[in-house]
Amino acid sequence: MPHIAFIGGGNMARSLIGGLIKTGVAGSTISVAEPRADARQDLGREFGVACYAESHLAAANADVVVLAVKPQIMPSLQKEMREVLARQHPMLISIAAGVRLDQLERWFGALPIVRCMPNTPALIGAGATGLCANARVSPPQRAQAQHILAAVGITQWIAEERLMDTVTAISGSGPAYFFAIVEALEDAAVAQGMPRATARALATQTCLGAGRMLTEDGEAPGVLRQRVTSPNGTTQAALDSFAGDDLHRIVARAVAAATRRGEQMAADLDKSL
Ligand SMILES: NC(=O)C1=CN([C@@H]2O[C@H](COP(=O)(O)OP(=O)(O)OC[C@H]3O[C@@H](n4cnc5c(N)ncnc54)[C@H](OP(=O)(O)O)[C@@H]3O)[C@@H](O)[C@H]2O)C=CC1
Ligand SMILES: O=C(O)[C@@H]1CCC=N1
Repeated sequence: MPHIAFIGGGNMARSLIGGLIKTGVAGSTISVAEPRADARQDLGREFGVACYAESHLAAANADVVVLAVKPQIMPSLQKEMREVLARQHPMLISIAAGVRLDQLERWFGALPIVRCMPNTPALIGAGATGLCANARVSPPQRAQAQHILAAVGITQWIAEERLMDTVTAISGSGPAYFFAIVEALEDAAVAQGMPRATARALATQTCLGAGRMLTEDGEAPGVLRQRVTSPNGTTQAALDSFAGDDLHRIVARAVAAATRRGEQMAADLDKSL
């Protein structure tokens, strides 16, 4: 069993650890570095993992080190981690938005590194992760990285690293877009006089139903959309309204903004050093 160390025990680390434990990985093969004592206690109690206040202690025996801290924290880890990483030579897996493979190599050394982008539905095993590896990652290590992320959902390898910022803009941030649409549907129904609880139940279940049809039916979204759309019916009226407001352009602009923000976060890290 490979030993996996998580640096940062926040939301995303917790969901990955939970997913791994559910797939049968023993808690004794996982260690976590987390500054907050209450979070360390919770993680230890819930998953039986060893928790440390210092990153180098968590990584001491690790074959795989998952960097699960905020992007802005990442460079500050190098001082504490460099020595243990040089000794252990683990595979690094970074889940930080924006942070590029060349930056990770600069901070942490010439290691096998996988940059990936999961999303919060990982918490319920319904995540979507894009992964991208540097040339030092061997085929067994690629499989190992994929296995870790597949514990919480689907995985897709991304050949061109620049597209990792697109992954972030589509699936990393994407859950928030669907939550925003449900909020908007709810508000629209309330504005027409529907009780909020009813509106939320209807909008939420519709989101779930549409998502399940997308994943289980195997049809393209356009085909599923057409099946709802009776000629000259209610759906057509709503879709015409969306088209009038140029929904595709609105979505493309939002995705471009998120992509640019990922690139900018990495550029800011370059400047801060
Ligand atoms: N949230 C999301 O939807 C997604 C997030 N990501 C990426 O995942 C990463 C983590 O995000 P998320 O889990 O949401 O963030 P959290 O803030 O929940 O988790 C980060 C954790 O790291 C801890 N931490 C801070 N400094 C250190 C340190 N020096 N050593 C060890 N741990 C430290 C923080 O402690 P403290 O709170 O005390 O500072 C916190 O518990 C980010 O890089 C983000 O870009 C990727 C995909 C989706
Ligand atoms: O908003 C963010 O920056 C992070 C990355 C993807 C989801 N949340």
